[in-house]
Amino acid sequence: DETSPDSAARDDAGSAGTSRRRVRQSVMGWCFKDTPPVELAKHCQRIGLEAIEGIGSADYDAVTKMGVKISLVSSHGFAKGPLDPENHAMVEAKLRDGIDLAVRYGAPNVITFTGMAKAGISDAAARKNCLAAWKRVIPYAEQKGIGIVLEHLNSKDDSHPMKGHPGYWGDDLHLCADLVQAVGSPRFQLLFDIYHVQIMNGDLIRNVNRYHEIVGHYHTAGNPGRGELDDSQEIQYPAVIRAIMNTGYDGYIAQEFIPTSADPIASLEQAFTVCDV
Ligand SMILES: O=C(O)C(=O)CO
Repeated sequence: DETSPDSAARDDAGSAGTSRRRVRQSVMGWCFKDTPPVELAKHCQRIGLEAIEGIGSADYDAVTKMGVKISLVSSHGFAKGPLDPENHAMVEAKLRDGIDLAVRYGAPNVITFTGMAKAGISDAAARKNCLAAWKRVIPYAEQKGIGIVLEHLNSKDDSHPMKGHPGYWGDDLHLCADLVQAVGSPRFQLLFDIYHVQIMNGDLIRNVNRYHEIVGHYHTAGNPGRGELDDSQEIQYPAVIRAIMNTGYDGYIAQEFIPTSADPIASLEQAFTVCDV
């Protein structure tokens, strides 16, 4: 309800920076790598995106001082994950460091991944290893009031290093949801990347409705190709975003497409408008 006292209060609360809108949008910095983070943050303010993510922590001060928020803190990356005990010390240290950064900059979540499947580690062992590492970090996340979100990725698109991740173990939405449920903490949730889910599981709105209670963050991109959210790609974003909002979701939806146009910022603005339902 756009006219509720709550939404009016939210609009007022944004006067120091980007005003808070019904759909709280963010942008992934790596997709706009030719635009320095501070410049990207200025575009966020002008367009109406509340937050930014996927930038180096060295830029967090400058960006947050402008009033643009950090929606998600990076950690260990998707290749080396907790499914392999050899990575546990690194993964747990990076998640703890990410939690500290999230506290310092007021970010709600830190990202995690399963890692790439590895010869000699069965599915059962991968599951057990992931859960062991995450369960050791979760008490710290709970104590600090920060969420950890597990990203599901597609393993099908092998055309480009960032359009798909062949070999990624957590490539099934239902498997990742099971992992989240097995960790069993409100501070451990799913990162529902609409693009990756469309490729691996599809049925987007049904899956949003099925899993919304355990989703802590959403990502976007056009499919196929991870490009703009324009009408040459197959996902009907306004309907999907409306379905997400109808679940009562109050977190961030981050634009994570790889711009193909000559004007990436115009592409960001177009994606923002499509999702600003
Ligand atoms: O491909 C993605 O969505 C990733 O976030 C990998 O970092």
